[in-house]
Amino acid sequence: MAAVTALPVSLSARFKGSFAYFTVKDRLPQILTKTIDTLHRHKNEFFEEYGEKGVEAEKRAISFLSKLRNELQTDKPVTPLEDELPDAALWNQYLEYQRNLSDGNGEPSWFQSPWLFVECYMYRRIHAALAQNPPIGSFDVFKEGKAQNFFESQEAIIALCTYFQELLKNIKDLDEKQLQGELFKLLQVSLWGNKCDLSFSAGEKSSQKSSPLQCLEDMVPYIIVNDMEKLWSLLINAKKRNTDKCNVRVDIILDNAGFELVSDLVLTDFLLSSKLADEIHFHGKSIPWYVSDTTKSDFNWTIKQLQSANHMWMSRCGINWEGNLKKGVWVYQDHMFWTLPHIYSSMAEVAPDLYADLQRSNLLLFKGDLNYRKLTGDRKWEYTVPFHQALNKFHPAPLCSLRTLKSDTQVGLKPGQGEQIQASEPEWMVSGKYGIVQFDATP
Ligand SMILES: O=P(O)(O)OC[C@H]1O[C@](O)(CO)[C@@H](O)[C@@H]1O
Ligand SMILES: [Mn+2]
Repeated sequence: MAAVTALPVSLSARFKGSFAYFTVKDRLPQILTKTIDTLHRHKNEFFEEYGEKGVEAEKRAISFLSKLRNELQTDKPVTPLEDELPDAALWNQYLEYQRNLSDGNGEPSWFQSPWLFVECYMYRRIHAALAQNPPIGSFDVFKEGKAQNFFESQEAIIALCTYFQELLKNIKDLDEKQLQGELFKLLQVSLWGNKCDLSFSAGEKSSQKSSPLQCLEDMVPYIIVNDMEKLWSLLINAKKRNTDKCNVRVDIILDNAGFELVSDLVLTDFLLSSKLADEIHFHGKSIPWYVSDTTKSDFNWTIKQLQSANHMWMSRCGINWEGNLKKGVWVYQDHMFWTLPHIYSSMAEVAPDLYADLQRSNLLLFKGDLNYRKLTGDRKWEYTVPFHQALNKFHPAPLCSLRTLKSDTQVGLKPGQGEQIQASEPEWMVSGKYGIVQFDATP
């Protein structure tokens, strides 16, 4: 009989001094404070739009959020959700599961429970604070920050759109080697685009300032797992096998809006334009999430912004992308599973419809740190554990994580590799300076 190896422990704020500890202690309360400030700042707007009712709703939302911040800072038990939103029952079941896991070690709480669970729970409660308070129920408290990130990255976006439109002019004449070179470049832009998230900096500015294509070469040594060649083989082989009947479908599980989203859109447009793929499915969040994550409204807003930009190549990108959506070769999807606290190894059970849908894809690209944490279960893995093992049977289709390291979990390194970086750079796992393109195709 094969030996059953126990899974390593979950990252948690109960490990004093860990990144999870600092996040729960400092960054999450900061995010809540900012959220409250944002609501305060919009008070007049709510009044103008909805009169006294708007102001009352704003007050109720603020008091709900202040209570939440207090619960967090005093390590109170995590309480069941009291709203009637469609995912509430699943959340409360998951809380029950955490209760059973804590084995009489007390109720699940902010500083004792798994970090991933309490962090997701905070964003879900932020959502409830608004959703339960019409008429401001659909106000996205993170919208401004996402838009600001987009505007501050304007120059980088122009540089990227211009590069890409020039590339499109002669894409048909590129040989395989050149096509591979361009794919690698755009994969790296999308990888480093993941530096630009806002939950990491507790909502502080984090945009792409310099040209995203210029320093790629210098950054190669910071890609500590680099499976780009494997991605290329998968795509080029699929293209060669491709017949009219069988489309190549690539799915991208999006992360942050702003520059990162634009870099993902360029990458996926390249896959279509080079005929490496015939159909792209985008997966976004159905509620505002982790400050900067992309919702449907962010996705559409971004394409509209590009379209109406006062720059020829930017607007060309926007126009083409709207066309892709209309033609149905780009499909935007969301599913509540992406904003549940569950790790991906439980997707088949919790969201069998989503799992079955992903099984129809030829390649899944998972963007960003949070997706990596959910792929690998957010555990204290040994660095050398194979990626496949950490995925713990999550395998709907060949998949690849494009992520800059912003939390202290990493698998699939060579023996000694992690220790060596650690010796010279103690912050390597959480600084966003290192990245991975980590692939797994084993069923
Ligand atoms: O946008 P990303 O890359 O998923 O990063 C989210 C960030 O939020 C965190 O969850 C921290 O709270 C980290 O994992 C990461 O730094
Ligand atoms: Mn994010």
